Amino acid sequence: MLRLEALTLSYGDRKVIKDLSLSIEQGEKVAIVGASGVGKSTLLAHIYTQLNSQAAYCAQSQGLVDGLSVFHNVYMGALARHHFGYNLLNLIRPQTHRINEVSELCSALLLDVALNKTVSELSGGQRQRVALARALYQQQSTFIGDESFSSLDPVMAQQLIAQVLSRHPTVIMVLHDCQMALNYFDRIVGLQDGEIALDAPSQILQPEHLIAFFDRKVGSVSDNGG
Ligand SMILES: Nc1ncnc2c1ncn2[C@@H]1O[C@H](COP(=O)(O)OP(=O)(O)OP(=O)(O)O)[C@@H](O)[C@H]1O
Repeated sequence: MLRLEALTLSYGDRKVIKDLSLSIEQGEKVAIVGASGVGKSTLLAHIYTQLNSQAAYCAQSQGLVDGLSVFHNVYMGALARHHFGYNLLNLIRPQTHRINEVSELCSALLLDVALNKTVSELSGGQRQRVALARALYQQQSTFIGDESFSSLDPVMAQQLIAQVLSRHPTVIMVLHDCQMALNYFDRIVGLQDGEIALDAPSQILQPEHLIAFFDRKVGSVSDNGG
């Protein structure tokens, strides 16, 4: 499904991803781990450009439209699935079954807010769940997520990850929680200095194998990079 061969990604002269090769098959659940600044988001954004029309992407930046309601932001996930006129109708005067779909999705993500509330009024964790709902509402076979649960408490994060995994055959996700990566994902890819330093089935890994991918200090890559 995805083949990256000797991939190098740079910002200006600075190489962030270096000569990286990675294959991911349909049906895999892959956690990408690594210290802050190591290149996870850069890699994930590139993976999304490769899979584009087959994948839903929940980026770290969220990309919510602050002045619009929860419903409108979530409905945007469906824009590519419907005709322009149908979308316009639903954005102006939403159909009851679309409201029900969005409402059920928000409930499944434990997002208990009025659908007509503007997202600028929401907390960080609520905004994160709106962004997640919008990605799930794309109803793609592959989910690409970049720290989608970073501002949520661990119990809620586990429930949300279960929702993501049950709705997508293939999941590629950056995670900052070692135990969650081991418990929920089949395969762990660990990045260090823009290269793959670990690529193994989670069933053969213990938390101590992952310490290096969660403990390094911010800025360690920039000391070595490009
Ligand atoms: N638009 C950009 N222009 C220049 N440098 C960038 C840009 N985006 C990221 N970088 C740099 O590239 C490196 C990798 O960034 P990236 O966001 O991919 O790391 P990350 O592993 O996802 O980090 P974090 O876990 O903190 O989100 C960092 O040193 C970052 O400062």
